[in-house]
Amino acid sequence: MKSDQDSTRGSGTLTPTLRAEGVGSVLSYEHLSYSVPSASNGGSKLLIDDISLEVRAGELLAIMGPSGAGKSTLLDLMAFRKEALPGGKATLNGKPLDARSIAKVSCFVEQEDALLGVLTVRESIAYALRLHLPLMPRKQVNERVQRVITALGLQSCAEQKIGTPISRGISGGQKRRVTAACAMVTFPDIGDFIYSPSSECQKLDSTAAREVISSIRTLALAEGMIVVASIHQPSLDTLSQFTTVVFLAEGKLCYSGGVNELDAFFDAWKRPVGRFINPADHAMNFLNTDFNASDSEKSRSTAVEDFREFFLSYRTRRNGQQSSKAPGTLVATSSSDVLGETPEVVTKGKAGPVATLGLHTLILAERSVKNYMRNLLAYGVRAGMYGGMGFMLATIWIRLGHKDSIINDRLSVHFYSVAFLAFMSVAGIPGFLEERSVYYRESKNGLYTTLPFVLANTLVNIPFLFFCTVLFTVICYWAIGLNPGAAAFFRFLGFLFLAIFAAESQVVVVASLLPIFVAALAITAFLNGFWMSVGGYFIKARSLPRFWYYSFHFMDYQKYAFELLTNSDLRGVTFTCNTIVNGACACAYPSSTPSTCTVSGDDVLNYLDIDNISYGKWAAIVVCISIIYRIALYGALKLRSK
Ligand SMILES: Nc1ncnc2c1ncn2[C@@H]1O[C@H](COP(=O)(O)OP(=O)(O)OP(=O)(O)O)[C@@H](O)[C@H]1O
Repeated sequence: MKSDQDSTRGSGTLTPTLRAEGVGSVLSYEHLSYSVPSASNGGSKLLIDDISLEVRAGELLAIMGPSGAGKSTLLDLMAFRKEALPGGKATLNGKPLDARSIAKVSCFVEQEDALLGVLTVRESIAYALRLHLPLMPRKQVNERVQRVITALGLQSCAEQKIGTPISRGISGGQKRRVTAACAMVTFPDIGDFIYSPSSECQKLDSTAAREVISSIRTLALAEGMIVVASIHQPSLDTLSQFTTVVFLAEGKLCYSGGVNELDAFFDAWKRPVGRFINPADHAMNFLNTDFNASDSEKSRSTAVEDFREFFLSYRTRRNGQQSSKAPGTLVATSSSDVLGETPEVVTKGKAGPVATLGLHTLILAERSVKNYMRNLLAYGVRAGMYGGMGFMLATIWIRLGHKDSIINDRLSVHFYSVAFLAFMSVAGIPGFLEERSVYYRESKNGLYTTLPFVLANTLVNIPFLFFCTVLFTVICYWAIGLNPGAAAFFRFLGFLFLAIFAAESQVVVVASLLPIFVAALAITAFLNGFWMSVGGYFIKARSLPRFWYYSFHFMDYQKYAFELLTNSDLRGVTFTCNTIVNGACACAYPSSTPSTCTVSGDDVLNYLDIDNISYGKWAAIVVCISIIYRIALYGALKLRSK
């Protein structure tokens, strides 16, 4: 829990209920149960069965148990990431807690390492701190980041990149420590720290695991924090860093008490821990029934039941003996003492809500720009692809000229530019999915909300996509011989950019809802194919079946973009028609000037029913579609975070 000094320092970050809490706080959970619908019996399956726990400031609690015992589920319930069945309650010093209040005083380290591969270890941690305290002076940021790097033994890889599919970065264990560091660096403003190394502890060698837990323990004791960790197979050294331990089996509580009381517990049960045996391993021998020789589920459950029954009677006896002891004997210093910062410095790191939104947006945008610039695979290849497509058009549709026979080729340039460039927005999915996973880790830990993430993504998308559009247009526009006026060139650039931006906005919505690359790719490809079909190019709009015409045709950003490009290119242009032998003139499109044997671009637009468009209105519609997609992105991210 936060020290008193912390509470005053972190103004605006704690709810009034929690502000007054301080050293010696008690976090208590009563009757936590959780069930999921069961397909086998049509009822429900109890994953956590009536668990009550109490953790005090300065304690490190290890949750242990065999695989599938319910450790992660319990941790999720404690952090309000899952909703307990009615009857369960959580309190902090007797005052009820809810999802909002716990989020403000806690931090959760996910099982997955969601990090941006192109950032260095130091940058990753620094961004976490800057997002937490956006106004903190750079010098203080650097100093605190350095302390956390040292505390977690990351000095040797501090300047190394996390790693991408094409460049190997730090090891799995180091990644785990960076994830912990990103949470630890925000400690001085955080009360509880819920840490979930779970299986990842296996990624750390035993020395590193002990060091990580030990550095967390130092901070926890100094700041009166509570640390709860789900952990597998700790070494004796690592286990001894914890103050308390909980053993679960089949969703039930089988032991809760001090780590140093384990020996006494097993002695009392007449199953003493042997010499050189880790008490955690000893407990698991009774609780892990997966590999018991007996096939009978009943006899396996009996082993767990015996353990549990003895613990319940042991606890009753123990509680009776300890009832006279005063709780909360730990003394905590303030975090500022530990990290060498004055309370003012940290207060200054906080900003008002509007300023925070602006600062978060800027910091996230800055990080994204770094990601774009360094991530050659995700963004360099993508920009190169737009350039390559420009080159392809320039060399295949080269110098189309002004004969009526090439009018269709010219129309296809506009269709292809919009449809194919929009289609290739699927290449943005991997990069977005990486940023999305970092967003979830950070936003769940309260570093920022969804809005700045959406705004930053939008802000950074705009220049990147504009650059791609310029690259494509500059390479192919003049080589094809499109409308030579400067105004027409800039309109082509602008309208094509709007289409690509709308396509990108659509992609990020799909990838937010379906964060699996192959699935998002398939759905986006389908959508783009669908928009191509109802856009009015393959089948003229007036010939479309009425349902498609009156519904999706008018929602299709590709339709508006195609009509904009075509109008901008053909208006005012004249094409010469082929003459036939007897002197009569025949044009590919109905001509309003047969006497001169020409057909104007306006005649073509008129024939296609796309001559009455307003540049301003059509462009505004594409912008509106993009805005709707961006709002949907916000909604999709919020929806998925539930
Ligand atoms: N949504 C769900 N539907 C059905 N069963 C579930 C669901 N979530 C979890 N379970 C089951 O609940 C049990 C507890 O899962 P949980 O992930 O909490 O276990 P754990 O102790 O963390 O396991 P591990 O150590 O292997 O990660 C497991 O048997 C799991 O299969």
